[in-house]
Amino acid sequence: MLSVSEARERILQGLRATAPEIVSLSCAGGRVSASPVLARLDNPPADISAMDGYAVRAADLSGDGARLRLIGESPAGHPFGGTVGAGECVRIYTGSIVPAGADAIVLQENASQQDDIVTTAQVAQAGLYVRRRGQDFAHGQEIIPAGRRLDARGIGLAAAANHPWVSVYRRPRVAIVATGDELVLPGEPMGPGMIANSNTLMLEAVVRAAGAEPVMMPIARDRMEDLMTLSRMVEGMDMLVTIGGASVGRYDLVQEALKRIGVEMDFWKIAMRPGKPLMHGRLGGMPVIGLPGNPVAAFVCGTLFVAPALRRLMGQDAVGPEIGMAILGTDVEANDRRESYLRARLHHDAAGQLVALPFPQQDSAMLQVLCDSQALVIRDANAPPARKGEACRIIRLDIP
Ligand SMILES: Nc1nc2c(c(=O)[nH]1)N[C@H]1C(S)=C(S)[C@@H](COP(=O)(O)OP(=O)(O)OC[C@H]3O[C@@H](n4cnc5c(N)ncnc54)[C@H](O)[C@@H]3O)O[C@H]1N2
Ligand code: MOO
Repeated sequence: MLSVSEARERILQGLRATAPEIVSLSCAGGRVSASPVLARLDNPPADISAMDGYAVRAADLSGDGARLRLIGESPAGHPFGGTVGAGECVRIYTGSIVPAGADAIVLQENASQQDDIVTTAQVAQAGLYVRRRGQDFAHGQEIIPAGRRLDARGIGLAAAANHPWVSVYRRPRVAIVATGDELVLPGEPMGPGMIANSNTLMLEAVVRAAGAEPVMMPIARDRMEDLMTLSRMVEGMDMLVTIGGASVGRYDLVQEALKRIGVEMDFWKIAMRPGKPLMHGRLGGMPVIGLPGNPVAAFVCGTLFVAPALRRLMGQDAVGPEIGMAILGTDVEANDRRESYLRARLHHDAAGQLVALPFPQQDSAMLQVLCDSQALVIRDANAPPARKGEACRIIRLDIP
């Protein structure tokens, strides 16, 4: 059976970013820049005061006290048009343009003003409290490279560089199809043997968190005719995700149905717990991922395979999942040949170390345990027993 990392490599192999589109900055959060963003101006656009006070000529100041003549003011947005000459100053505010002739700012707390005379014993180097034109970035400078995921900071930077729009890769559209005769939508009446379809909504959230666009399809029943409707669900999609029917039971028909609609299967079953019956194939170039039906397996495979593939389609190079370190809060047994992802709580011990405490129950149908976990502890295939206090690798679930 394939290892987890081999499986992810196979899923990512050859995946290319979607086509770029221009979006308003207010819609760009979580998207990936499709071309470099170049500054459309210098920032600051001129020498700007960093403080409220007086724009002065540093050479006029003296520790014995200086008397300066106030010749005007320079409120933000209304620059002072004149020039500060020897022995003169201009009232200035944070964000105002420093007038010609001035080269430093005296804080208003360090000066006193009587009519048009300002006295101060403050001394200053030229440049004190002056933000130089272009010190943040210069006109034409590349401020954001292509392939960078835009967060609040990137959006702020692009906006400061006077961009209302930005070129980003289109959100991949992902068809999500749950399969199973036992499923009803949450809130619907429950007949005998029925369960609420939790996986579709859970995967919808995983897809959205990755920045892609989930498209919710009707539940496919455990009959080949019904599953064949998958062929109509993939139109206009960038990925197909099925959930359930992946195992070996008589009604686990998804793989056969996928083959019949033309999916070229790449692999089925990997050395992983939970998530063994994971499937991957391609329909044309489109990735098709068949998730196991057990909800924890569906979530873990969503996190380890679907989300990274979506990040790649969205144009990201680093697709995760990000691996962190912690120490074990308890002894754990030797592992078998399936790499395991144990649901665990996290806390900091008295020494400030991050401790991961796996839950005693690791059944792959236990959503309560999954929801109360802050991390997955990774246990390598065939790992020997590990003791409390030993280092372990984790995937955090509690930080986006
Ligand atoms: N004889 C074997 N049995 C099983 C094996 C095996 O190797 N040999 N593998 C087990 C593993 S591991 C997993 S994981 C499951 C995967 O099964 P399927 O992908 O075929 O999923 P289903 O049988 O359809 O469902 C499993 C379980 O999950 C519930 N489920 C399914 N879909 C949803 C949904 N959308 N929302 C909520 N819950 C869902 C379903 O009712 C079942 O309880 O197979 C093992 N069996
Ligand atoms: O993937 Mo299954 O959940 O290992 O039980």
